[in-house]
Amino acid sequence: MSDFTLEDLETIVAARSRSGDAASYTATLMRKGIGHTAKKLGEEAVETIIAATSEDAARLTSESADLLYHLLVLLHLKQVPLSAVMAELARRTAQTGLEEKAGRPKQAGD
Ligand SMILES: N=c1c2ncn([C@@H]3O[C@H](COP(=O)(O)OP(=O)(O)OP(=O)(O)O)[C@@H](O)[C@H]3O)c2ncn1[C@@H]1O[C@H](COP(=O)(O)O)[C@@H](O)[C@H]1O
Repeated sequence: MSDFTLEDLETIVAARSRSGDAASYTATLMRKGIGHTAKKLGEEAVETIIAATSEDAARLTSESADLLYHLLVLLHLKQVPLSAVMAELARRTAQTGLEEKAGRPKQAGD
């Protein structure tokens, strides 16, 4: 079992995004911006769904890793620290998922 954490990956993403290294995929996403990275995140989400519904556990593991990496890059681009997301998840542990949903502000389309 690895002790590598999402916080470790967030640190790598921050360093590689600053590197400007032509060989860095992270730096490429930074250059292409929020719209492109958000689209990639959506593609990885779809690939994760396909893996979950019609492929094996190894594919689901791989696609989930792609999904989490792209989410961290998008959060970095939007200057939202992973700690803010973790704090939100921690806040939600005080209630059930359905209670949390009932307390959300109404969104268009709800
Ligand atoms: N965890 C990841 C990671 N997961 C997925 N990917 C990349 O995400 C891409 C997703 O796959 P696709 O098939 O959609 O990619 P693609 O076809 O090359 O992309 P497009 O041309 O369609 O944009 C691949 O290029 C993967 O290599 C990642 N790239 C980087 N990391 C981490 O970030 C670190 C720094 O990477 P660089 O910034 O590349 O140095 C690495 O050491 C890793 O720790």
